[in-house]
Amino acid sequence: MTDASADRLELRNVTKAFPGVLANDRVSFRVRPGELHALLGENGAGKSTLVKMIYGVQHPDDGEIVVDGTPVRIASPRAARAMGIGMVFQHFSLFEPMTVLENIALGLDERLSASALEGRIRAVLARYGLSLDPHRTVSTLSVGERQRIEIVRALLLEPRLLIMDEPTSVLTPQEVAQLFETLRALAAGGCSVLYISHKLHEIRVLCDAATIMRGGKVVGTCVPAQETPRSMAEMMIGGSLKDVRKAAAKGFGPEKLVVDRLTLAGGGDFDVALRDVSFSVRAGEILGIAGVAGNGQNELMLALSGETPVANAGAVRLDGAPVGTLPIARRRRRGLAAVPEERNGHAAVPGFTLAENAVLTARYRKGMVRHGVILGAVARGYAEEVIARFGVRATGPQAMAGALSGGNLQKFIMGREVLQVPEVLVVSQPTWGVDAGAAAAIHQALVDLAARGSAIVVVSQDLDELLAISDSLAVINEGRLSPKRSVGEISRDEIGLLMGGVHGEHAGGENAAEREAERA
Ligand SMILES: Nc1ncnc2c1ncn2[C@@H]1O[C@H](COP(=O)(O)OP(=O)(O)OP(=O)(O)O)[C@@H](O)[C@H]1O
Repeated sequence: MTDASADRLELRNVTKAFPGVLANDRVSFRVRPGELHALLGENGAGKSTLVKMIYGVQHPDDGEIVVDGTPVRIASPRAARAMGIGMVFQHFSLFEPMTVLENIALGLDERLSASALEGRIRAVLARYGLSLDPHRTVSTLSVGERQRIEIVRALLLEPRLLIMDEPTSVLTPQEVAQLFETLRALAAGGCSVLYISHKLHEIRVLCDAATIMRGGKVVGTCVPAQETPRSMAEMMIGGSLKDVRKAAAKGFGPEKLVVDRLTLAGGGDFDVALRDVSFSVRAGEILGIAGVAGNGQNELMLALSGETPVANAGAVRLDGAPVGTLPIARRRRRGLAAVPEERNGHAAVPGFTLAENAVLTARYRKGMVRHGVILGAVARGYAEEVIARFGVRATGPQAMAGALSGGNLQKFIMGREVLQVPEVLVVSQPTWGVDAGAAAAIHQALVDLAARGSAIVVVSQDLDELLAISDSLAVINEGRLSPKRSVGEISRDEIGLLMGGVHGEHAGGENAAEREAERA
């Protein structure tokens, strides 16, 4: 029996410990039916652990979870779904070669014929105004469409509580708007949403209520509409948020990184190739590359880092030397460090310790190898330094990367590269999943690194981030890069137009002049 007047969810003193960490310490709060409820907190505050217990992935050591007025034991995700609790994870579990329909069928608890399932999927899509073709193969879909599969999978259960863990970090602004419409429609129908995000401006417009956690405890609640992103960030960190300090205007040094007419053919039907991308970054300069995800950023990152070397060596030049055909390790030895967007498997190996992850990219610059042998003590020492200087919450250099909270792993990866003081640093989404306090610290570290003479390229979807730290900006759209402009000279509106692919007179700049010259 459900009690109609009850809260949809109530947590009573829920506690959960991992070796060496009290991840949730007597957590109590309530979520009303139809409420969009944000769970806020610094990296490692215990948010993911808490929602994993509500979804039956983990189990409390102590305390009570009450659903619709009834205390429950949630043995497994299947049991959670049977109680009307759905969850959309940050990382999708989809099989790329299979269709949308096949993927949804795999995750379903009940047996349904393909046609019955398709009918149910189409009904959900129509009800929430979502577009998704059940017969498309997953490998051809954008990130936003993939997330929609997970959402549809959860909605088919007609959930009464939907949990979302950082759902917008990989979405384009249009996809975010679409997601919010879906969530509002769900809430209007009585479904409660428990929403984890570090994007505080989004929380402000979406959520009715928020619970704030720090160090595993609930430290406050608020009504997001009555707060500012800054005030919420300050509640989370329990102190004041630091602004990025930039040194007084400085001249830049010589060109460190030059990309010269880099053109890449697209791999598949939907891959965006790079078309004639040219730019340069000088010592001391931070170049921000803005753009809606999926416009060639990944291809550019792979070509710059060396993860996919290019055919023309001269298309990427480091301190004047052609490096386009060199693989990652050889570019690193010449001083080019890169942080790819994908943490797991690309930037870090979850099953390795932090010390081992330090060896992966820092072994030469930090002297961790002698006569072909890895010096374990040096690696541990460096991992310890990264942990201390970047405020990584971890039990030590022997902690497994996979045991860190998402934001703490990101802090470790950024610290590992920045503290090597590379000649050139290329990073994608430097504050992905990182809380506001840590994001400010990462921004400051990048600005300080540039002040020491490194050349930095930052690829990000977050325009505020780029405007806060960059000296110059360029916009990538459909594989083309706009001419680079000084940050003081370009308006948000212009950037927005360039992101949408509008290349007017204004946006022409040097490249337009060059194209004219070529034509002549
Ligand atoms: N499987 C695990 N083994 C050991 N420690 C863990 C495990 N999962 C989480 N922890 C620890 O529990 C604490 C809380 O982590 P949790 O992932 O819940 O934080 P979070 O608030 O979701 O952080 P983020 O915003 O970075 O995702 C962290 O100190 C983390 O290292």
